[in-house]
Amino acid sequence: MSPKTLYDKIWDAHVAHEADDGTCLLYIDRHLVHEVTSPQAFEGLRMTNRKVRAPDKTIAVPDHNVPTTPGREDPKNMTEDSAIQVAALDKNAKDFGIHYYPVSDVRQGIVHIVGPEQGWTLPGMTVVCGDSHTATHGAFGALAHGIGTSEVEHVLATQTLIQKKSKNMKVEITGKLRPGVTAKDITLSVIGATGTAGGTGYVIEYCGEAIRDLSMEGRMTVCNMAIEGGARAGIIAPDEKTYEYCNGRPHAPKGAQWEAALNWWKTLYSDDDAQWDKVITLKGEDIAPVVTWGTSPEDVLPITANVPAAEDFKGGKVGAAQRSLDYMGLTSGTPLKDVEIDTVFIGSCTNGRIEDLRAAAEILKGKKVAVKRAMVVPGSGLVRAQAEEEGLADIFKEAGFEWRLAGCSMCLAMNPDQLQPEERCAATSNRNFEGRQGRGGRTHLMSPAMAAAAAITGKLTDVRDLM
Ligand SMILES: CC(C)[C@H](C(=O)O)[C@@H](O)C(=O)O
Ligand code: SF4
Repeated sequence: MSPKTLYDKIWDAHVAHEADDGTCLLYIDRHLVHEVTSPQAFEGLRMTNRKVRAPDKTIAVPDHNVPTTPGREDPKNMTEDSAIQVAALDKNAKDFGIHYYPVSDVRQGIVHIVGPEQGWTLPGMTVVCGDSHTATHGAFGALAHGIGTSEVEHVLATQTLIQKKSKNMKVEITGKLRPGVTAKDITLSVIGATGTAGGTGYVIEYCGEAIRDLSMEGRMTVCNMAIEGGARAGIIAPDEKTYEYCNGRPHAPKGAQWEAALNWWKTLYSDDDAQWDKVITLKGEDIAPVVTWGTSPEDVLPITANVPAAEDFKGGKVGAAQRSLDYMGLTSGTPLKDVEIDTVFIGSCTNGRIEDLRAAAEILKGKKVAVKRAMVVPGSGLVRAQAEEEGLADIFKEAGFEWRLAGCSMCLAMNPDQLQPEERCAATSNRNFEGRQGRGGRTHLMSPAMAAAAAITGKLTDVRDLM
């Protein structure tokens, strides 16, 4: 047998049909659904009198539009568009008999946090969702990626997806990370090195000692941003940490089925002599705590650097860099550590898990925020409950953070949590595009520990100075 990558193995195990031009029909194990990209897809089924093919493999949760303050069940607390989308999801979930976590359910949260938490996401699966950050689930050794609304309808109706195979890319992070450096710094540094198009046409497998050393939460943070590097998906081979995370989750297999699953999962790794179309290697020790300065996730610099000048860039990038600097209201040559921050947002499917809240709380303990507003938005109701039990919520509240209910929140401006024009935010989310967090808002991406450090000093801050 010819050697295969992990991606090849999962792909081959799911191909139901291959056409002469290489287009495949792929079987889908899990279909995650949220309120923004599904209403038309369900409407399509209704109009043609079709059912959901595999309701037991279809899981829905509202996350993007929901407010994160008490009373959010009341549609009056949402914009009309949001209220319509959430109501549509409520109705579609009921009418089509799929699994559903409404806002009133403690298990509700960001779809990419709920899937793994409930044991829906498992190694070796194909996982899709009408959402680009579906890449997150690749942390389990699943082939997971976003799809468009017409594909959502196709998967609902057939439990299959039409796909062409991507190429194989390996991103290896060797050695150990230095203190203060986290999974977020890895994933941002990779994008800084490869650019937002570096992964275009590829599925990226992340490997190497620094990746193996990460917790499942950290691995999800890494895979979450594969899409920001242009890749179709990110994936990490499952290991003992993966099995341990999955074991006992509500929808993970049990007993003999667990044993059978484990036997398959243990075959899920890239063979030694597998062929890679592209390889990138970074040394763990070379990765610093980083922040973004511009309006693309590739605009990454170590916190010890200065704001760049447009002339530092080449060719077509000069104009883009100038536009970014103007939008961000930054002057070239300013030390990043001197950039003052108005707001801190800790949350999102990149960094809204329990470990992220622990890392931020560790820095905040006994301190007070020096920014105008600071909010923590746990990624799910269960993360929130656990953080309360561990005393993290008290640390956040005593420091001056708002302690919110679960949702996408200020990651994107589709709900009431938004930046004002020119409001500058230290954010743990994954996109810093113009207007992403609100029209005219300015976003600096970083790790939860770095965001907590910025909250305390009121500036972009090197977390190592507070450790
Ligand atoms: C709204 C949704 C389609 C979108 C995505 O696909 O990623 C959102 O989750 C985002 O992060 O921009
Ligand atoms: S938290 Fe942000 S990135 Fe994640 S799904 Fe929601 S809007 Fe998209």
